[in-house]
Amino acid sequence: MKLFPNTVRGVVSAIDDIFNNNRYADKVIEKTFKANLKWGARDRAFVAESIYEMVRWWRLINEISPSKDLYQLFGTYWLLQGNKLPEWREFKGLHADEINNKFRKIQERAILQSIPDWMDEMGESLLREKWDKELNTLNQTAAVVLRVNSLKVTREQLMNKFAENGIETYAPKGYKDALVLAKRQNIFRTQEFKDGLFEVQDASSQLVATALDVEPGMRVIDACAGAGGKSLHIATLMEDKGRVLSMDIEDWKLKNTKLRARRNGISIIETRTIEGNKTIKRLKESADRLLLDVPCSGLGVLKRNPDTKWKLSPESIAKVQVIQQEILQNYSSMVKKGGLMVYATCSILPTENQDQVEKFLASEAGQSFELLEDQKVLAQESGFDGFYIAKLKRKEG
Ligand SMILES: C[S@@+](CC[C@H](N)C(=O)[O-])C[C@H]1O[C@@H](n2cnc3c(N)ncnc32)[C@H](O)[C@@H]1O
Repeated sequence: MKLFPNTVRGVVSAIDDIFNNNRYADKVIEKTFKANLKWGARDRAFVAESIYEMVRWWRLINEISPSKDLYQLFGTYWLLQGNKLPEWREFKGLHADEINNKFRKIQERAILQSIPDWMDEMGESLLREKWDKELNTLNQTAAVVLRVNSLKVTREQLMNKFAENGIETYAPKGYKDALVLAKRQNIFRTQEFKDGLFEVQDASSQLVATALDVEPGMRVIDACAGAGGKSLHIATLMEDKGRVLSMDIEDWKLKNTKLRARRNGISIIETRTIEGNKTIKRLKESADRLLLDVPCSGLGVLKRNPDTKWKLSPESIAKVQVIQQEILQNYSSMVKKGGLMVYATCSILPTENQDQVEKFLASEAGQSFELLEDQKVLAQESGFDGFYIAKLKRKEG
């Protein structure tokens, strides 16, 4: 593949922004595209993929590159992918055989898999024999998965519409409404997206709303709704009948939920910003179903967000665990007696998952709950993101 100076410059300055200004990769990519409106689909694909892959392999690339110059780091990445470099002054001193020799000599897993040492140690101690393969899987590129909006279209109809426009998809087994793109491409520009026929949502994430066992007419609370991915799915499963209350502490995220609901043809979603415990107390025993899709480390979705590797720390994980338990303790009061509560994370760490549920069940607030079942979804087993989903019932008495 031929390299072009303007797109390589785009990649290099984005990497600078991500690592030196501590920005999120997806936001930087968005900004880079806006600043380069003349780029075609292939240019954009090259830039986005190179940025994500350089972020994913950042530690490994830095270990092998002869210098910390950003062009040299790009060149090292490019050679490691098995490509050839053009004779540009910026790539002087980079030779494929030397780079590959250095790569072959590396033995340490944390460097080879390009993660911080503390993360490798934590993963090994918590996931034991499953860690090695999980880490390997989490370093692969994520598939683009869609959730078909069954309020507007069937999976087969959407597949056919896409096929007519040359977009090939397949339906993964075991996920009723999921479609996977055969080739990564920007589908946000399609008419089907504008018409609200689908949302982009990983297949594992689609298991969360399903676990709530909702029915039309119910009152459901999604207490950490964010931009509403799961709320939309819940409302769809309820056939847009009943009520979904989408809450979050971040008002701006809920605004996004409203926009998406409109596009999806959903009318039953109401949003409410959480302003301390009084918001929660007012909703005591009001929900047939409660979703706690809590903030987490995001270690199950490293494929999608490789920059998480460099933004997390043991301290930030410990902090988020405190919030998770607080949410369980305080928010569980919103479920009616006999109702269901789902606790979910996009993490693979037991400390954020089953340990939190156990701790809750052993506490006073947890006495009125029982665990019905939980799913520990590992990326290596599912082929999609890593997730945890626990289904709890509030006892009748
Ligand atoms: C995993 S994300 C939710 C993703 C969302 N459910 C979706 O499907 O798109 C967790 C959310 O919890 C919110 N959050 C953090 N602390 C919270 C708290 N104490 N109460 C409620 N929401 C909180 C964050 O703002 C974030 O939007």
